[in-house]
Amino acid sequence: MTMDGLHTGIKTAAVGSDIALTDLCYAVAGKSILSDVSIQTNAARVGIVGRNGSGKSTLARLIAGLITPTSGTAKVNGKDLFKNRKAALTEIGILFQNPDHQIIFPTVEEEISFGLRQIGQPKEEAAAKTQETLSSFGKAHWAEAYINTLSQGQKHLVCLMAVAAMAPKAIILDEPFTGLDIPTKAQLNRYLSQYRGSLIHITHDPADLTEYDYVIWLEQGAVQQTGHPDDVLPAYVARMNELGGSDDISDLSD
Ligand SMILES: Nc1ncnc2c1ncn2[C@@H]1O[C@H](COP(=O)(O)OP(=O)(O)OP(=O)(O)O)[C@@H](O)[C@H]1O
Repeated sequence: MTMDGLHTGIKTAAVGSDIALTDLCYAVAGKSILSDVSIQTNAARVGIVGRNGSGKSTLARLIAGLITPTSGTAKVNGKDLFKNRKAALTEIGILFQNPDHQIIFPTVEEEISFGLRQIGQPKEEAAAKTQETLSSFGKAHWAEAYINTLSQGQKHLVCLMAVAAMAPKAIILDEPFTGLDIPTKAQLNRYLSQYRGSLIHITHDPADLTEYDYVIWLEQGAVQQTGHPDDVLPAYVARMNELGGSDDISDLSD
């Protein structure tokens, strides 16, 4: 067992964060991007599905407190993370689609240590925690590796280790597996499935969410359906297949 919320082998029950979104609206320059989103869940595994541009990333950024709603409220474990950035660091970590947009340091150990320094760990403690995290993933030999020598899948794992080291109560995954080959995706999924905090996973692939507890389906900035994957995913897939037979890709927005 390790201290960073991930452990090898046996799965234990994950603890969900309490996510409370009330009448959430978000607009940019008068254009509505999300409207009247109200969701309450403490599920440990939350999926978010929806078409391109339906507002999934915006919803994730609102939950993480990276942006603030135009109206309504977004709270995680009772906290407004936009107003409380210090709490946000320990409440939620994010893995983005492109690790190159996330990684800032040249080596693996520097990248992992940085997040730990951000949450206030002294240099030596952060260095020790970095080594411990690398070892818990079986990657102690990666410490001094230069990020620019790593594959895309390996860079994703660096981001995951950096987030896991900080042991946030929840991790938001914003389509982190796009462009990865099947074994790499399966290996990253295996690490993630062992995370003992919440996962909030944005994906276009319903197969990613079959083991999840709760799914949010967004359509044009509004909630289309929420609930158990067994109920939401078949309806979502049926609708996506229906739309696949149409030609709305031709439509241009105003
Ligand atoms: N800061 C912004 N300024 C202008 N438009 C924005 C801004 N942020 C988001 N949008 C628009 O809001 C809509 C929803 O974007 P968002 O990235 O949340 O969708 P998404 O469901 O994550 O899409 P995708 O699956 O393609 O990643 C899009 O039309 C996007 O162009």
